[in-house]
Amino acid sequence: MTTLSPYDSMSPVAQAAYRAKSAAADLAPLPRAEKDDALLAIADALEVRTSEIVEANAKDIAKARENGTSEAIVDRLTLTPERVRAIASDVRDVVALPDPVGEIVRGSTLPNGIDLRQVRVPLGVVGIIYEARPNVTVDAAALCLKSGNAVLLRGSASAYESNTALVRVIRDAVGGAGLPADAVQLVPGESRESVRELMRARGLVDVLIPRGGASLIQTVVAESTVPVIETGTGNCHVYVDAAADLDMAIDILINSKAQRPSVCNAAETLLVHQDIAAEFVPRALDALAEAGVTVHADPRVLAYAKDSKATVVEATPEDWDTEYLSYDIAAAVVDSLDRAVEHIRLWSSGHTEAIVTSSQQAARRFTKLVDSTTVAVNASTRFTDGGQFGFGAEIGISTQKLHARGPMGLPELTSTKYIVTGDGHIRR
Ligand SMILES: NC(=O)C1=CN([C@@H]2O[C@H](COP(=O)(O)OP(=O)(O)OC[C@H]3O[C@@H](n4cnc5c(N)ncnc54)[C@H](OP(=O)(O)O)[C@@H]3O)[C@@H](O)[C@H]2O)C=CC1
Ligand SMILES: N[C@@H](CCC(=O)OP(=O)(O)O)C(=O)O
Repeated sequence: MTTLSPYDSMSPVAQAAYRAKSAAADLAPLPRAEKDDALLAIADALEVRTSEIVEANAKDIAKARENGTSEAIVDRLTLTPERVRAIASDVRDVVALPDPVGEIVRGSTLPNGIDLRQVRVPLGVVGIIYEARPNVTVDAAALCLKSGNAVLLRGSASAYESNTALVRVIRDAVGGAGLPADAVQLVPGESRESVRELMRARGLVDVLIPRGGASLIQTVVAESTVPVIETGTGNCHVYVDAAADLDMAIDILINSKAQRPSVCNAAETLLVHQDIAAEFVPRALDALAEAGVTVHADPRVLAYAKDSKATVVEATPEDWDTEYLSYDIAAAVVDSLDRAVEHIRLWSSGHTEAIVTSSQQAARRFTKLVDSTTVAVNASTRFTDGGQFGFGAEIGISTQKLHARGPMGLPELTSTKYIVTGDGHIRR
């Protein structure tokens, strides 16, 4: 009589999770050097096999263009040899970072002589559902491997060819370095049924990280039986205070909005203190026009638009709530710093807000009152990024408060456990 193992009756996604769980158990005790060797092998393989990756990516791009995808999204999807080199370099940055596993977070000797240590351990199997941005495939794999986790990658169907090629290269390198290839797997299937399967894989997947728009996040938060770390949309603000250096404010505004408008840390709303509005708003409108940005203006900004070459349209209430991810920005004049904070508290998605000011008092008040993952003082919103923060990369930017907040790097991919060492101690 043949007996079926539970594995045989599992769905393909659950089978992948099952294999990942076994790979995670193998990865957890590995020393740093073995994980770093695998990461270096990945970086080298990405460079050696660039043409295979770029060719696969071209198929996704052709399909995206056929489907009428916007150029901003096509840009996010695009891999060039130069971008693949940059991705490989990001992997080497992760190699250079310390291994979080085994780090002693807390340690003491208790009055009874017991030695108590809290040490970092991998989470286990990490599932990530993410947008059509193939560099995330490599960032997530590198961060998970280095932190001793196995990863199940569910990228957008629109990046399927690119992700398939990237994961093939990564798995070959991981296997070649003597680590279990199943530590990195692309979730089988392009339909959203695979997302549902991941959400039901409680016990096999330790944590699910949805990285994308509001619909994805709401679906996963509402339906997942696997614990979730939410990332969030980026309705980010730049507030130009009464005490701002206006040249600096222009630079920060343009960089925050236009350096890469399709990413979540790009600015979507400009707020200007009324005391400098007459001088600043016309300059800001010109600079935004030069950068090709359309301004969705409140009546007070609109009043300065008459002689401007900027494209300015009247803002509707929806504009304050909109993450454009394009060359558009909402703009308003506010009476005070506190009104700016009120506006941000009402409309922000809690991702990143910036203040431009020369006043330490204003900077302190803004940083204290604004409740977002990142508050930038005299710096662009675009800095909210794992690479820019020195974390090597990020697996996502958590906009929730539990377990992790902000760009999630290596320590955020770990949990802890306590090691209790006695000398025959018993509890009385
Ligand atoms: N805070 C952060 O870390 C980040 C935030 N973002 C935010 O993500 C958004 C951009 O992402 P976008 O391109 O819109 O990506 P989407 O949210 O459309 O898609 C992301 C992934 O989720 C899947 N998906 C989307 N909706 C659902 C759903 N209802 N049920 C199941 N699966 C779903 C997609 O599958 P498929 O495409 O195959 O259908 C894809 O794999 C922006 O709002 C940006 O700010 C982006 C990256 C980082
Ligand atoms: N890592 C990003 C920020 C977060 C991100 O990935 O944003 P998105 O392009 O919306 O997926 C960056 O600034 O490059």
